[in-house]
Amino acid sequence: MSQQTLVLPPGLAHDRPLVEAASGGAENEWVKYDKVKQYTNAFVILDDKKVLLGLKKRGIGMGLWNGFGGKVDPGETPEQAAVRELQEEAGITAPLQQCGTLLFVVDGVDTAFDISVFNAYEYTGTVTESEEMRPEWFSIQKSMLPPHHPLTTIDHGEASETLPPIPLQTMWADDEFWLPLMFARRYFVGRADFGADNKMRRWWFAAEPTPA
Ligand SMILES: CNc1ncnc2c1ncn2[C@@H]1O[C@H](COP(=O)(O)OP(=O)(O)OP(=O)(O)O)[C@@H](O)[C@H]1O
Repeated sequence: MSQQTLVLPPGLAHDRPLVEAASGGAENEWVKYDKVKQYTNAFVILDDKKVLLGLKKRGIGMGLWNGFGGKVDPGETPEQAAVRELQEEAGITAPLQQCGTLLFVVDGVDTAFDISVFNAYEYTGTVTESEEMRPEWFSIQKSMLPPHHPLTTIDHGEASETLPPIPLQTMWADDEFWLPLMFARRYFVGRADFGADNKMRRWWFAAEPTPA
């Protein structure tokens, strides 16, 4: 896992050192794509202990828990879009900062998803359900990374007795690989390719070795 020799998947770029965190499906070629569409995904995390997720009520990812986000509109920066989507979907305002970049490619779909992931450690306003999302707090509990993993440095404290654990079974399959990197406060990059059956065929995730 030398930092110098890391080869990023096609479509990913990063100009600071990275430590590979997870990869798989190397027997499959990276899927080719023609166009890229920009999306945002935003998370509010309090005390490194709880995270606000939303149950998507319609459209892409319906029935799955996720951060709040959507398409970057023409003339908007990803940050402006992330702030707008968090307000629209969860009713709150937060000082969002980009904490990662993800690329998703679906076999047979010519437009790839370029997702700028944002987070904030505070917010203002009242968390409110919207037509698109049902927001709920979840407990981060202990690190989702293996105990002696070099990126495991944040103490998430005792499990909350009142909040449910992060519902990985009802989230996108790629989330288990990059959510722990975000909770460890490491800037992350990654790519996941999905087959037409929506199963992950190839994936690669890495994070910066030092906390942001
Ligand atoms: C493949 N693995 C994935 N893992 C995690 N998150 C994923 C994802 N693939 C898409 N996403 C997110 O799904 C939302 C779609 O956004 P989407 O609802 O289509 O956008 P928008 O709100 O602009 O649409 P409408 O208002 O419904 O038209 C957006 O947050 C985007 O980041």
